[in-house]
Amino acid sequence: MELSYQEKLTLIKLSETKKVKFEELVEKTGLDQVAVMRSVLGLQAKGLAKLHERSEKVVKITETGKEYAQISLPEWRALKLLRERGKVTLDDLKDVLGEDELKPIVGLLRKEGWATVRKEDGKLVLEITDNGREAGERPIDRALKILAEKETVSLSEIEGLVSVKELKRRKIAEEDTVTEREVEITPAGEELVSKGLELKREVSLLTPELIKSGKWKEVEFRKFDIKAPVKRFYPGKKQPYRAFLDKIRRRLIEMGFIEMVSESMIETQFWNFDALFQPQNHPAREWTDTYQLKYPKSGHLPAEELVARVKAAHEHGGDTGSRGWGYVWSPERAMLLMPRAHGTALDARQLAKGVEIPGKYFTIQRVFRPDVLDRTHLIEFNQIDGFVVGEELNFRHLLGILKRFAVEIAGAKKVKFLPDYYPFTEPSVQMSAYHPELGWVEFGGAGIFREEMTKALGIDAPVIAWGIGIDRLAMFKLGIDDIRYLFSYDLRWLREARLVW
Ligand SMILES: N[C@@H](Cc1ccccc1)C(=O)O
Repeated sequence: MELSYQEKLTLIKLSETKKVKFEELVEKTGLDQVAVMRSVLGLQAKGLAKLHERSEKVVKITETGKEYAQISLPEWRALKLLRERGKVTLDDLKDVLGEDELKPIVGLLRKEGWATVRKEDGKLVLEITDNGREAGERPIDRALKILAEKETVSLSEIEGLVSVKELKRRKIAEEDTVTEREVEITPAGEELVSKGLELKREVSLLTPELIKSGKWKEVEFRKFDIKAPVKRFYPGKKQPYRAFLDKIRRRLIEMGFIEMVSESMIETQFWNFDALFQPQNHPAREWTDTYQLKYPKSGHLPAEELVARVKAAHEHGGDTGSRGWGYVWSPERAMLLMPRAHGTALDARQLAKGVEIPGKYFTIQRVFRPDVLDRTHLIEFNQIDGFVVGEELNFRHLLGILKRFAVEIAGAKKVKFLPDYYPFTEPSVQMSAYHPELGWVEFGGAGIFREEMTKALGIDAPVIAWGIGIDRLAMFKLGIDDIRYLFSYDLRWLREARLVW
């Protein structure tokens, strides 16, 4: 039979007394309570010891009770004064009683028959009685003495003197249950001890010292039962969705992408739409598809020269050979502020700032669009946007990159592209990835930025770009079927959500 060091020690100590109170056993072994309890349970499982538990109702003295034991109960303090003076007013009693002791004192003295009460000149006057003069120790005084001495007393002992209800009412004591534990050695346990147990200290922690000194060869290692049930432990961890986004960010950086960051979720229409060659009368620009900021309503436009080029592109195509949209472009309209509706706005900002050619950029953005909330729709969600710029890039590169993306990031097995339309790309595609459980999932759009857009922003090389909604993917990865859970503070979910990747 395999016994741990602690079990052996406990058993040996136990064999000295046969049956012993648990607390005493703890003292004898010199181990801590938890360790002894674990050993006792281990020994019990092996049939070497038996744990007897008995719970008992007890009465415990309170802090107030302790104070009374020192300065005596209020009725005794009052009686002492009465014995000295024969007659006192309620005011006189203030010297010996606390504020909250004053109110019940009249009732108490009367109940004991220690004083009579009457009104004199509108004042309550107490006068001592014969009973009061002769009064001696009552059962309650006796109970208080016992309680003060032992602190915890069995219910039966106290109830012989006074009701617990009375003690509770007077805040002298409280009821409680204590579990009395006794440990007994079994005949099998005794036999094992009589055969002799070798007590060798066990090591539960392998330290660098043990390794360096070579001592690890001599010591005995404590064995752990790795299958034993343990208490669930919930360490602090990143919000699951946040963790998911961070992993994607890491992946992209590993793939050589430069991250584009923004301090604000608020954008001017200029960057959200105009710089992307989205005409100001485009239907997706109406309030049904994006939000608007109420206050402040407008922000600032960037450098005049850039604004002029964007205006020219919209109105007549600028110097691209395109005819543009053919309307009068309004700077006021472009200044309007809105919560960013797509991450592509940051592409425009980056292109205008200047980019490395060739270069790869990405951003993970919270974006906002009006919708009806349900288990698959949110009004705010996250997109990964990105673009690759390079002299030689063409549509085939775009499809290749997107495919790699879907496989690497989404873990998709199959990818499908369908023709689509965006005002800022030509050609444009919509991509779907096949998921074994979700089927075909639409991930987002992509395309080659139109020259009307890139030229106005000062870029002369082809730029291939994409925007992917990642919430649905996150749902799948996190094993949830309600998108709202991505932002839920349901503690159970936050604790148990599976980690992705
Ligand atoms: N911004 C587009 C996606 C997209 C990005 C870049 C190029 C083409 C399309 C959307 O939100 O749907």
